[in-house]
Amino acid sequence: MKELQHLNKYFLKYKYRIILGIVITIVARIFLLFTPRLVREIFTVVEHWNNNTITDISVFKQALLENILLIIGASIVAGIFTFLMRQTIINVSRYIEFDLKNEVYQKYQQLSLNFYKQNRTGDLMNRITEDVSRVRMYAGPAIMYSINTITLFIIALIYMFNQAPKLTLYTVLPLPILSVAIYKLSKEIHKRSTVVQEYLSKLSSSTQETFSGISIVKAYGIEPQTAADFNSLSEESRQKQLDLVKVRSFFFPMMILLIGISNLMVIYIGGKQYIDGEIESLGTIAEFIIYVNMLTWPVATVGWVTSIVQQAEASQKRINAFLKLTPEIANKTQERHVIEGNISFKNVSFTYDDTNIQALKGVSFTLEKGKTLAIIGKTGSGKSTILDLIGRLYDIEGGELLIDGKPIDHINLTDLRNAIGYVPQDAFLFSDTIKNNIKFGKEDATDEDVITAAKQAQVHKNIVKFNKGYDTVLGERGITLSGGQKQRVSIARAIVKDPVILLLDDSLSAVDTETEEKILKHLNTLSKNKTTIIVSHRVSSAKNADHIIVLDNGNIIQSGNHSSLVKQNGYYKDLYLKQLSE
Ligand SMILES: Nc1ncnc2c1ncn2[C@@H]1O[C@H](COP(=O)(O)OP(=O)(O)OP(=O)(O)O)[C@@H](O)[C@H]1O
Repeated sequence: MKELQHLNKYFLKYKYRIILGIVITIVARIFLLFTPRLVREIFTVVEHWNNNTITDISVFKQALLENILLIIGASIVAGIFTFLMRQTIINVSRYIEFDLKNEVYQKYQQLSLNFYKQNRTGDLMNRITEDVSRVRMYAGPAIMYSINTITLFIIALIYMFNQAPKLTLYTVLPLPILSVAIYKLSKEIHKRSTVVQEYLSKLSSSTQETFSGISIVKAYGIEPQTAADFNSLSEESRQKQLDLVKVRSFFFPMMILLIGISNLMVIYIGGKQYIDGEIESLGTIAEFIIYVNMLTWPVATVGWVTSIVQQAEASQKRINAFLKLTPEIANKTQERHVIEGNISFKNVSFTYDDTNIQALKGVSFTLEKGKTLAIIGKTGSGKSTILDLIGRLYDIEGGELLIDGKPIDHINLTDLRNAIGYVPQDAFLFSDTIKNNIKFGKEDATDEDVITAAKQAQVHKNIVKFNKGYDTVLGERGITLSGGQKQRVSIARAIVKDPVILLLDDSLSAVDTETEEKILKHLNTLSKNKTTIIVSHRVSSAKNADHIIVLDNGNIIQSGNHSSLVKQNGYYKDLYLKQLSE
């Protein structure tokens, strides 16, 4: 229960609803427990009629009618309160589920990229869905059934002991056996359903992957192979489902068996006691049979609840493991900063933790606000890493990275990120309209702003050709757009933000040189007062930059501007001549 203490703050938050729920549960049980006693009353009235203690038929009828009406009344009240019981306690569990999901989600958002590399997406999804659902079962049903069982048991036992103590002992004897049996069964069911869940997620992730890569699957004609893989996986999944169904099928027969045994004991022991004159009325036997049936389900839930609590504890442990993590990239200052856009790298080095690859080895350059830097270099030379460090997606390992003369980690992280417009290498678009994808850069952008940005990114003409124009909904990862269109929508998203620092990571690679030229021309005007960094493999993207650096294996091997670099022998000149001839 140590891990579940995390939920105490939520219980405190909803304490009034919970207290109300407990009171309602108790009231519901009290009314429910009127029935057995009223049934006994009816039996007694009938017995009195039989042995002529009551002789007047109207008195007899009156007594029967009163008891029947009381049973109906008590059942209606119990029903209403049972409805309210679920409406309060189960609702609280839904509120807690909602809060916990948000808490985990907020945490995910704070954690750095390294965290995402170390944990599989499926695992992250599972903790926020499956695990939170299991914890909800503890926060709602487990608590509700526990209060239910305790109330019902205490009140019923008091009534039963008052009525027939010996019979009570015999009646409740099989109940703990039922509880233990249900506990064991619930554990087995849980074990098997976890396996079923694993298979279901394997099935869905494999299907998802196949459909995402459907063009490759079709192009290589490997449909039979993927179908066979799917078939064998679903075959295994089916077997696991059947294993689960088998244990589940035991649940109700076992309940019925144990209820039957308890009923028989009541009838046998109660009957003997009646014959021996130890109990006065047959009504007591009828009353006890109703008690047994009423108590069986709550007793069974003791086992079930125990297993729910154990599962919730395990799930909360997994959730807590993430909640306890401190983000590697922390905002160290609450002081607000107006970023001007001066960037300075002084002997910066950086190694990726997971691969141990040293991506930057003492890189130094200075970029004044409003100026443009182009970074050229072979693939894997560290170009994107420089941009990631400016966005503080990672912290540098050695040297100094200064923004407006201040170490980057002394700058308010929100202000830094708000000042940056980043166009990544792999243009990621959300499954939303084109307009919203562009507005993502600036929530309060007007339609006009969106159109202007799209025009500057040379994608407006393409967008208006779609039937729904800017309201065209993009599929998963924007599949309805071509690579170049996606890149340009992504550029429009950065333009609309009107950032102080604009970072373009090879974001013109999929557009033709003519369109590239147009976009760069617009960017030139737009970036007059913006600090711009353009990462590219093309000299055409770099040639107008104020400063150009050439990276190789994490080192700057050349720097200058276009005219000085084409005069030097080296990578830049070779690339220039090669691309010129192309
Ligand atoms: N997230 C990462 N985790 C681990 N290693 C990484 C990661 N990103 C890049 N690397 C490694 O760091 C080195 C530099 O990568 P980087 O992406 O900065 O190169 P790049 O010059 O931008 O390459 P490209 O032109 O192909 O985009 C490469 O060897 C790469 O394998």
